[in-house]
Amino acid sequence: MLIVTCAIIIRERKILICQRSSTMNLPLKWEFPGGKVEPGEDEKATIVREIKEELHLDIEVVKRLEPVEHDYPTFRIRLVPFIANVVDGELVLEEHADARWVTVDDLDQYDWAPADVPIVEQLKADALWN
Ligand SMILES: Nc1nc2c([nH]c(=O)n2[C@@H]2O[C@H](COP(=O)(O)OP(=O)(O)OP(=O)(O)O)[C@@H](O)[C@H]2O)c(=O)[nH]1
Repeated sequence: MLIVTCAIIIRERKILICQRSSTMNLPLKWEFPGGKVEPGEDEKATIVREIKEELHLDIEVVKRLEPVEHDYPTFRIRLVPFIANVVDGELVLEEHADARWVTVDDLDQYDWAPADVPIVEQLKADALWN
């Protein structure tokens, strides 16, 4: 099972969503940015490291949400979401095709990576990010 962290980064009541590039796995799907936990690495350390590497943002984790498990045709993933705030940095896209700050009501308009769909539903239902 692949353990992947992702960040729901909130600023002024908007959430940062990112579009995978055409050369990545799941090309052009929208996701919450993040990446794989390395051997021996703490999940919180992973998400802070990945967001710095991919987006040049320094984040602080506010809360860990319930992980979601999903079976892709060739692998199984456990996606671990963290609510986070930006503490420093200017957004630079190192890997993604696009990134947008959107309201929770806008989340439905995007073509999400399948594993992220339950997280989107959770955000819409619970307003956990308030
Ligand atoms: N980062 C991220 N990956 C996701 C999400 N949803 C989802 O299914 N994935 C899948 O999780 C896997 C790992 O993501 P990734 O490719 O961003 O991880 P990484 O940066 O550590 O990988 P790399 O360094 O090998 O490129 C990919 O297969 C990706 O398609 C998500 O919301 N965020």
